[in-house]
Amino acid sequence: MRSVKAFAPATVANVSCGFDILGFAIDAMGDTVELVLKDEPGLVVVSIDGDGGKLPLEAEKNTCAVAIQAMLDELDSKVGMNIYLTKGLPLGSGMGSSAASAVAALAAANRLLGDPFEKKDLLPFAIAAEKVACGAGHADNVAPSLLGGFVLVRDYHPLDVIKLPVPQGLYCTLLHPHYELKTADSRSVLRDQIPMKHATIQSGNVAGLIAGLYESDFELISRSLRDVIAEPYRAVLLPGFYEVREALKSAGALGMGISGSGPTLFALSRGKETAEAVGEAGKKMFSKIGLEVDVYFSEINTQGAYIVEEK
Ligand SMILES: Nc1ncnc2c1ncn2[C@@H]1O[C@H](COP(=O)(O)OP(=O)(O)OP(=O)(O)O)[C@@H](O)[C@H]1O
Ligand SMILES: N[C@@H](CCO)C(=O)O
Repeated sequence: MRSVKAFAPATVANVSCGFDILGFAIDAMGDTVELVLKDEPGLVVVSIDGDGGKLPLEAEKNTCAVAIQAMLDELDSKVGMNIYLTKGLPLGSGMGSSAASAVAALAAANRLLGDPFEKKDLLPFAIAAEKVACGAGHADNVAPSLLGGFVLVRDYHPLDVIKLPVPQGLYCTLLHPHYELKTADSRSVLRDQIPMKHATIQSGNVAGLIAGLYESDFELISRSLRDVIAEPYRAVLLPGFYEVREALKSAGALGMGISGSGPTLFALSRGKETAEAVGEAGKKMFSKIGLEVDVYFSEINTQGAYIVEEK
């Protein structure tokens, strides 16, 4: 039977000031999905590796199957597929785990069906899957996982997604403390209303960050990595957040923030050496407050999802 295997990278959503509208992909890790065509209709999640048995095999709850089903519905197709998922990133970590599964599944399904969609047109199906996993159909993980690089989600209705430039020499450090924080829980602490002065500060920083990416202006990127909308409320869920922030900045990070909805923290640095020093400093500070962390370094992944193998 014909089969296709695809990979989709982990992602850092929000990038501090871009709550629900900015994200970038990282090279360090991601999910792999293999799809095998079936003779009869229906999507079956046959196996999931690397999740410690935590993820649902039911098609209506697994983001791989939910995303593919949305695509099949759009095509009015009854094609059946067996799904084999390999998780390459921790769950509930803030690195876009559910998004990577959905995007890898869509990339594989699209190829299996003869590429009926352009890559960008797969996004609505991935968003439908995020709604099931996180309770909100945000695109700031799925868009960079699919397209690679920094991505701006300018609008959701209709979807308007813009790929941004990646300055040479920009590195990401990720600090993943060993506990899980569900996206839905991390969204529940946010406010519905924000003061006008915060809206102004946040708009300035988003605009500054985007200008900094276009101009490869690291100082401007640094000044713009500041979030006054989500971070102050979410920081209370993250032990040691402010101490770690100081440590990362002292070690030379351009800026830092919560990766997606946490608990992973990200920092952006100019150059690999600084990114490594930032990782060391963060690890030390986390250890002082009694938390173990995994540290990852990565350039910004500019490729996004890709086909690994087809038979
Ligand atoms: N293939 C999957 N199918 C269904 N649920 C999944 C799948 N992969 C991950 N999840 C779950 O989705 C939920 C939402 O979180 P996810 O893991 O994407 O958030 P995250 O990795 O913390 O990233 P972020 O905060 O950047 O969204 C978690 O409870 C996780 O266990
Ligand atoms: N923008 C989303 C990303 C979650 O991955 C949030 O911050 O809730």
